Amino acid sequence: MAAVDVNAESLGVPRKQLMESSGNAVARVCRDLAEPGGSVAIVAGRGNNGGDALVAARFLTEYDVTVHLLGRPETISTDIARENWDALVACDIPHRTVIDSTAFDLGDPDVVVDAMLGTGVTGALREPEATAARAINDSSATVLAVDVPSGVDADTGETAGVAVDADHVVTFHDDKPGLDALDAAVTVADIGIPAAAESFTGPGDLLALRRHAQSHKGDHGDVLVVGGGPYTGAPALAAQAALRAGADLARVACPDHVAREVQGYSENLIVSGFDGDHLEPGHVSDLLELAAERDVVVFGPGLGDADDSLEAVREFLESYDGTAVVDADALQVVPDVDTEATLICTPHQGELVKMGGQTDTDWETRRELVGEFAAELGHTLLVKGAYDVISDGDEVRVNRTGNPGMTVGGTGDVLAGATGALACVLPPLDAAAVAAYANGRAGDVAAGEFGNGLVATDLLERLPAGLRSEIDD
Ligand SMILES: NC(=O)C1=CN([C@@H]2O[C@H](COP(=O)(O)OP(=O)(O)OC[C@H]3O[C@@H](n4cnc5c(N)ncnc54)[C@H](O)[C@@H]3O)[C@@H](O)[C@H]2O)[C@H](O)CC1
Ligand SMILES: [K+]
Repeated sequence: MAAVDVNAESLGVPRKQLMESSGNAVARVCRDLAEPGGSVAIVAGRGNNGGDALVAARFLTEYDVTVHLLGRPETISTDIARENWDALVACDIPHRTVIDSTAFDLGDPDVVVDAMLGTGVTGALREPEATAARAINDSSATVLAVDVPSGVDADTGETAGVAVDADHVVTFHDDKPGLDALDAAVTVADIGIPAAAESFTGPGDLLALRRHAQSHKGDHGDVLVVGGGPYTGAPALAAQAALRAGADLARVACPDHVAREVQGYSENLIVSGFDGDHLEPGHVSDLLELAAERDVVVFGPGLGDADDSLEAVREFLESYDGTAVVDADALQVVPDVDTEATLICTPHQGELVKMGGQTDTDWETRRELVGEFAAELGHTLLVKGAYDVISDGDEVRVNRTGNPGMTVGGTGDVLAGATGALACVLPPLDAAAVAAYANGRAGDVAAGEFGNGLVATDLLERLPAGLRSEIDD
């Protein structure tokens, strides 16, 4: 939800507007539960769940409303909830602050609105929420929970300790799996989150990176790029892109005669040469050993399409069960290779058709076609285009960043390398969606400076900025 909220904000639908819609939805459901003039006790927490109910208090003018804020106003944890508290006080809506659980007195209301905690709950309810939850459960009031009954995990339905036993729940935007097992009546309220906030990539998708960075310090991935042969720049671009997208290490396995050239592109790369002038089946066992200690393999940049090179890719994938990004000529091997590997394929539309997929000029049709083909392949697809279409066969995402200047050679190698780095820390679909988003943003910045004269290396040093989200979650 945090990612969707941030995407909605970047599309011009700010969180405070979503909160206003949530509060309005709470008021609408509350009106079904009490006669006008009835008494409504709103028990509000210090987060946005509480914020929703502080908005609802402004709507319920035909009721005898009292708001109980659990904690001092200065401990309200978000600005939009605090602003709604300040508005409620300025409007002289009856309210009190519960400093500790002994001061909690619910009264004898017809309806209690449980807005202590929603999707932000962590662990068992602390005080005064726990005492308040027991008082709510002991009351004879009809209980309406906001988004999720406080203490219930929205995803699993589990409760770590005491939880509010709600008669009704009004949840926002989409049903929450954790609500299915409850015997409460659930209303799913549309709060005006645009479908675009979920279907298009946006800054919200970058939050997953931040969450990962905190969890695994220093473990940001070791990427092996297997490529080179007819072309030497491609593997170097992909490997440098992996570093720029946050990988700790980037290695290139390429034919001996290009190893020096590839190393020449950047001393940041670790280059392992193999004999001959292109990849052959005889190299596969060494490659499997090299790949075994890596997090992700990026296959294809500059590999060329010699039959024995493609045979080598096929044999590698038949034995490899890790994660691999497959790009360029190696893509044609994927449709009929039997592999345990988790693949992220990054075709442009011509390569997609060569793989047996279909494309269309209309991006919404492409969404369907790519989703179906990804499901058929059993792998994640990132189909490049004016709108990139990304799918793992279940979900489909669309990326709108990027520009025509990026048709210059090499940008696909940069994207493949960035995807490889992100696949070290994110699930395949997210890795591909974030890579497409960041690569396109880097290309947009480069186009701002070089127009259609931008070249692939311009993307490299602009990738880190493409991965930074200005909007906080
Ligand atoms: N897109 C949407 O669906 C929108 C949902 N809205 C509402 O926002 C809440 C989530 O708000 P958030 O601030 O992230 O978290 P909570 O308010 O649920 O709780 C955080 C709050 O609670 C304290 N806390 C956490 N765990 C405990 C505990 N075990 N005991 C006591 N206190 C706890 C924590 O310190 C914070 O102060 C969502 O549910 C919706 O209701 C948005 O309003 C609009 C968009
Ligand atoms: K709640």
